[in-house]
Amino acid sequence: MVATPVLPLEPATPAHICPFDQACSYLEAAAKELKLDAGILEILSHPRKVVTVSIPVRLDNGEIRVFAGHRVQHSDILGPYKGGTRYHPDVTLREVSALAMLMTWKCALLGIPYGGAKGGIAIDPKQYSVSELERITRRYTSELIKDIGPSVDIPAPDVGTSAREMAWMMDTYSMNVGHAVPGVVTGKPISVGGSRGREMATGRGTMIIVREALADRGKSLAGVRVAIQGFGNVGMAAAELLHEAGAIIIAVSTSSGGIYSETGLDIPALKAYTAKNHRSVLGFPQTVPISNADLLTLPCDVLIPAALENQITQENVNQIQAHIVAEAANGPVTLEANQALEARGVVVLPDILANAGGVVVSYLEWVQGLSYLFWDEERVNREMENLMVNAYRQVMEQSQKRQITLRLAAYTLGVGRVAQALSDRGLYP
Ligand SMILES: NC(=O)C1=CN([C@@H]2O[C@H](COP(=O)(O)OP(=O)(O)OC[C@H]3O[C@@H](n4cnc5c(N)ncnc54)[C@H](O)[C@@H]3O)[C@@H](O)[C@H]2O)C=CC1
Ligand SMILES: O=C(O)CCC(=O)C(=O)O
Repeated sequence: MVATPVLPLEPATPAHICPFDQACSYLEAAAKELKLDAGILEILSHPRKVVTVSIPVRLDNGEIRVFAGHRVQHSDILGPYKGGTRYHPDVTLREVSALAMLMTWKCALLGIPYGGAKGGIAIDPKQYSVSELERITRRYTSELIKDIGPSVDIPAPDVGTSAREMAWMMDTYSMNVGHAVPGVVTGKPISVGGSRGREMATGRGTMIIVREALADRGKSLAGVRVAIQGFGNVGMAAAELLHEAGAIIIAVSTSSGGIYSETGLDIPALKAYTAKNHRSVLGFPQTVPISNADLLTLPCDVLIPAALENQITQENVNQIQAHIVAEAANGPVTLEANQALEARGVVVLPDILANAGGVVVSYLEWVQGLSYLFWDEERVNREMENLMVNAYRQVMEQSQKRQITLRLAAYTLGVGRVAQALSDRGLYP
């Protein structure tokens, strides 16, 4: 299904797999399974608010450049809008709209009291100095000042951003309103009210979901062979925690290419190496280089795409050899590829479950901030683990009860809860 164009979306090019159209197709499948009222489906197919801003910034060389920034607020039926902020050259309004919709279902599935949003700036952050990035982030935040807030919309990190950008956003928002407002963003540094455990949270959540899926098949993480695409915040944390649990990480990659080791990578040593090597994994001793495309088709037990959308497509799906695909990234498997994997019996652990650890700990950070109480890491991890395992079990039960795929099961749970709340609150007049 393609939603009627209420949104000022740029046209989708036929060659491009449009993430927003894909997100709408998943929503429609869930609505069909749930026999949702057509009016509810129509409401949920559109973001509630779309903000696009110009970000004029003076670069270090004196030149003025204007960047395009977006914030899409899909739904606040269950609570304040919530979702990350992406800095990447391919950011478009369609992509941000799709990611905002995913956030709505993800928060509902996990049972945390948020709606869904996402933001982004079309920029390659690697091309700019730290002070340029700070000016860009501060101007973007100022432009959004009326649209965000601790009970309105709470940004967090995503691709190309981290705790550093969240601290700048928090500071800019606070300067504008005249007092410190730590709750306006999550994923902040601990020094300004961040939570212990947030940095590792998305990767930890992925590890937990993979562990549970293996346990259901009578296996443990020990000795399982894993390939991970993307070695940023999420991929690196997942690699570290899986390695700690005894899994053998045979390959990882970044945008500059990947590395392979038949006997498994020493992840702590690799982490230290990338910190000194401009985040690239290339050249790590006793490994062979591997392309991002080849990494995806390696023989392995678990494949974890942890980079960007549309990595497993109709073109490469028949070469995928993993038995489990855990979507640490948002939307890494296209609609057609997902159908092909499921038809072959490959277990696809869907993004709105497999990468929910990040927003869960964002929620715990927000709760700690609002109550002025800060927990130790063990407590944060324990609370997160409970929410993740609980959601995993609900998805499994739903899948068995309705005889549907894990993705459709996760969607029916998330969409169903939002639809129920929408109808209980009363449909828009
Ligand atoms: N940061 C978070 O807490 C959360 C992130 N996610 C999702 O996880 C994914 C990764 O996000 P982060 O790790 O935060 O981003 P990041 O910016 O920290 O890392 C991204 C990684 O992907 C690599 N990469 C970029 N393009 C690539 C390509 N074409 N092929 C292979 N690798 C490529 C980069 O080099 C980098 O290693 C995204 O889909 C994001 O939406 C989902 C939930 C929460
Ligand atoms: O931590 C958050 O609030 C959002 C994380 C995010 O952007 C995501 O789950 O895709």
